[in-house]
Amino acid sequence: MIAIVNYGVGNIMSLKNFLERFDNFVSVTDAPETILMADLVVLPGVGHFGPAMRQLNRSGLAEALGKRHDAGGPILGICLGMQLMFESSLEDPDALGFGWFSGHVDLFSSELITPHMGWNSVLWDGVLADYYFVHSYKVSMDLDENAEIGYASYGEKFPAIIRHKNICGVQFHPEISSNVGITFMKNLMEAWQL
Ligand SMILES: NC(=O)CC[C@H](N)C(=O)O
Repeated sequence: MIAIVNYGVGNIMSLKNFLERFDNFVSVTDAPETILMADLVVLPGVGHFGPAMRQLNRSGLAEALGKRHDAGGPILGICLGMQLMFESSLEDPDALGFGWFSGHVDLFSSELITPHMGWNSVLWDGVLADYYFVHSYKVSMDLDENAEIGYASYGEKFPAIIRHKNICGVQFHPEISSNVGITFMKNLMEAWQL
């Protein structure tokens, strides 16, 4: 069973349709017990850091996600979901993220317009492929992170995929990245033996 965390953000129905390619039972849930027992938990994107973290904390979902992380349960964060895996974000400096990866979420420093919206290339699993992005903030990591990182470039290089054991964050939207998104998700499920 795949659980999509329902925390008041996200393009949840399109994500559910996408994930149903990989598992017959995809639950959109705000139940902490479901977060703990799912085979895979997905933190969806499309939202803002502060309100998302406040809702996760209010609902008890942040605590359940922390327990799942500590127990090594697979978690995929998409766009905002990836950003929440870090310590904080300029989008709401008063909010604390999960801190599962060392680093912060910042604005792009280049003069390019934001949001960064459209197809962009990422080298991952030895393959250079185009994924679809829609975001104005990007993660800045402490490079001592012993994680696998795939970078994209938009005026500057930034982490587009980060994976360490059973925690993976993607800045793009696999659910709207056509066949490349499907292949990415298929490979991740295989790597996690789901
Ligand atoms: N699509 C999203 O989840 C956007 C996340 C965040 N608000 C950003 O602009 O980077």
